[in-house]
Amino acid sequence: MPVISPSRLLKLLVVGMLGGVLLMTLGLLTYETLQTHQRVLVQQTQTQQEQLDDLRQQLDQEVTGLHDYLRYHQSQAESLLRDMAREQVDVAWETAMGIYRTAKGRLPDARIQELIVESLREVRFFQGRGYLFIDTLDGDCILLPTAPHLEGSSLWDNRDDTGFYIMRGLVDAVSNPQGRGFIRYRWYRPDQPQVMADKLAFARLFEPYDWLIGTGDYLYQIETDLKQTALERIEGLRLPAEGYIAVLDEAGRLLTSTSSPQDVGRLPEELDDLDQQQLVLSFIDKARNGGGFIEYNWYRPDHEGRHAKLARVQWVPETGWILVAGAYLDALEPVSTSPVGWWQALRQELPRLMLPLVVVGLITLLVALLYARWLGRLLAGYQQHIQQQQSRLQQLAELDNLTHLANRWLLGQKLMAAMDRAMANEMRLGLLVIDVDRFKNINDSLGHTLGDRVLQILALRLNSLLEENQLLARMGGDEFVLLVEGVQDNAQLLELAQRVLETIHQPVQIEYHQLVVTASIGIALYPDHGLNQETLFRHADTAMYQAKSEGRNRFCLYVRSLGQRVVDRLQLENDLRQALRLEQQLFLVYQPQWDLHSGQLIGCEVLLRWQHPRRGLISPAEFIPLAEETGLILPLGSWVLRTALAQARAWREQGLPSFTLAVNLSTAQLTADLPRQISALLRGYELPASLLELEVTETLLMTAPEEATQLLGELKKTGVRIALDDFGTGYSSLAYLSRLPLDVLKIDKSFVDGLPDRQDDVVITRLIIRMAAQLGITTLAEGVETEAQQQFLKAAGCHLMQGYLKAKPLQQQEMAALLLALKSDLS
Ligand SMILES: Nc1nc2c(ncn2[C@@H]2O[C@@H]3COP(=O)(O)O[C@H]4[C@@H](O)[C@H](n5cnc6c(=O)[nH]c(N)nc65)O[C@@H]4COP(=O)(O)O[C@H]3[C@H]2O)c(=O)[nH]1
Repeated sequence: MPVISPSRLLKLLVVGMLGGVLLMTLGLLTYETLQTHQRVLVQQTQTQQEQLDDLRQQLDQEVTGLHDYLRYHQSQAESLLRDMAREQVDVAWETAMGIYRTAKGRLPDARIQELIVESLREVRFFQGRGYLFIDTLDGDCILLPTAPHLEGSSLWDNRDDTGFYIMRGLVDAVSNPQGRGFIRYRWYRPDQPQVMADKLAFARLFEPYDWLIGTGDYLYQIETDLKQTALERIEGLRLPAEGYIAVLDEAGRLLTSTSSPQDVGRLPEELDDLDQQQLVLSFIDKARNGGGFIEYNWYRPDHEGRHAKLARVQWVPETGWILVAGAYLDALEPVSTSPVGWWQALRQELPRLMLPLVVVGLITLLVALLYARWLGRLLAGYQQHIQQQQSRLQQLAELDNLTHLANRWLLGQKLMAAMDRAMANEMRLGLLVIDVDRFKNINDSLGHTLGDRVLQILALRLNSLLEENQLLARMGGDEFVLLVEGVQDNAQLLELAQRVLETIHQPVQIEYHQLVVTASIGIALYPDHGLNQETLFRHADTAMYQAKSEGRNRFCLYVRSLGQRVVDRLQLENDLRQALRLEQQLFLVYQPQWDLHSGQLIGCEVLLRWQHPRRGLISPAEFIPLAEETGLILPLGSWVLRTALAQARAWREQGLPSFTLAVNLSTAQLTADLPRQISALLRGYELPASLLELEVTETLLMTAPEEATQLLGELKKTGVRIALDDFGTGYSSLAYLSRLPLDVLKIDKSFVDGLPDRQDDVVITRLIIRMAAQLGITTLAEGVETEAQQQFLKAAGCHLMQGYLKAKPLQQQEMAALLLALKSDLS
């Protein structure tokens, strides 16, 4: 996965959020667009439906209007005829009267009558059908333009096919005070001379000559006229959606059609197109069944194929007509379904949409920006945290956690670079491996926490010594390494090593403990002692072990022969392990201890011996420090205790006199569990605790005085005696002794050696003896080799002694023999 920098991540986030806002806005817009589209579609459907409804309504209205119109005109046919007939007759009467009044007195009546008749003869109306007739009140025909041959003859007895006397009816019609009136009768149809039809006539009395002037017309003809007028009006009608009105008669003959004028006058069966025949028949059927709407597909002028049509069909019983009002549905005003249509709708919607969109967009933008800012801060904090962690990790990787000195890894890096520089500049560099002496004791007695504090204090001290081109590192545990660049000569390094020793040797005050710590230093030089790190370190270590084996608290410069010593040391360690396992090479010797004043044997010091298979007898001074460094001292010390007590038990069982066994304890053996172990061993061998004396060295008191005091107190409680060995060689204050539960204070051989001649030793020995006496502690002088020493010690008040003067360390048989001799002496 690619690693993105926080700033880039932040940018991506902001861009992402802005993109999100944009997407959301676009989403809203798209949603609204779709909604609008949907609305537009619904609206269009509604509009189409409304248009259809409108069309239906219009067709309905049109047909209904026509229907009403036709019914009205049909109902008005007779009165219309009456009005027209009366009007024509009145005009003719006026004309006749005008002629009469004009000609009266100037022309004879016969001439006047002739003028009147001739003036009216040619009058025509009712589309040429109408004419005027004149009859006398006696029934004689004066004027009959359609049958002039009947003029002068009497029509008094003329009857229609119903038996009605027509002339008499006319005379009756004018025989009223108004001198005018209508009559109805039937007469031969002009188009069908054998068939009579209803006629309506109006006559008016023309008094000057007792004439009646009249006219009349067939009702059917006026109706036909009216129908014709209606048809003409219908032809002129224009309906929406390329609509038309067609009129069919009862038989289905097309009377008028704006869409199919060529078919006017044809009966259904005379139509060319079968579909058209069917259609006409369906119109007829619909009309006869109460009328209504019919939807069908039909040819549309100037268009390809058939198109949906809607027709309203209505039967008009008064005329016997079928009215058909139809229109093309797709000729309705088009309702837009194109994208442009909804885009326009959307554009109308947009202003309404914009405000919420802008508001939502701005709010989201604001939230996104605030969020990004918050995230930015979070990232910055996170980055800082990461940096801290990184520097912490780097510290962990490069620095020692406890002392904050360079660690092993960093030292390796620095050493490598320093070696390169040294090689380039033909310089030397020094490596000082500094190992704290007996640090394990400090840890064991003070605990690890205080042990760590000691290391921290030492690190601080050593660090303060550093000069330019020097690096101090902790290799772990109690080992430090000092890297020194630009070494001119060995003396420079040896001086530095001495300063280090002195610095470390300064008392360490931790809480209420005052410790004196020492270290051993091994020194190796580049390129003299090694050309690579490993060799250099190995040789510095060898030198350091050499310093340790030489008694610690010293430094040692590597020399090639040291290498062999290290090998020897390793070999010795292995041999010691083997010896411990086999338990055959190890044995104890016993050096008697005497009362200086009574000369009695009071006990013996148990001393360990190692009979090495190749190297012969090895001194404990040589292998005990090795055992302490390797931890073998614990099993070894335990073996010594067990063997010594077993021996004491054996002597006891042999009936030899009881005396004290003084067993040396290394500081490492002085654990909190030791009192319990001692008690268990004494119990195990059924020996009194007073028989055992434990010799501890001053080192124990130096490293952890409080703990030592406490532990010695615990040991004392078990009943054993405590002796302080090598007193005077260390740094224990005399005052401190008073706090220790000591039974015996052993004056070191180094003081005894100078007695009685060396003044220093004389003073110190006397001081020790006096002070111990004041504290009630028995003094024992060790390494007494001469009579003079013995005498001096005795005179100085020392209680006990051991040394070659009286006896060297003895084998157990020798010791037993000595005891036996003593026993017989006593007895
Ligand atoms: N020149 C001379 N030497 C005398 C004379 N009298 C005694 N010595 C020697 O002085 C040492 C006395 O023992 P140390 O001070 O406890 O010193 C002991 C003791 O600290 C340690 N050591 C011996 N055995 C043990 C043991 O079992 N456990 C422990 N922890 N240390 C032991 O090894 C040290 C050396 O022991 P050793 O070699 O046995 O050496 C012994 C002894 O043989 C004398 O008059 N002249």
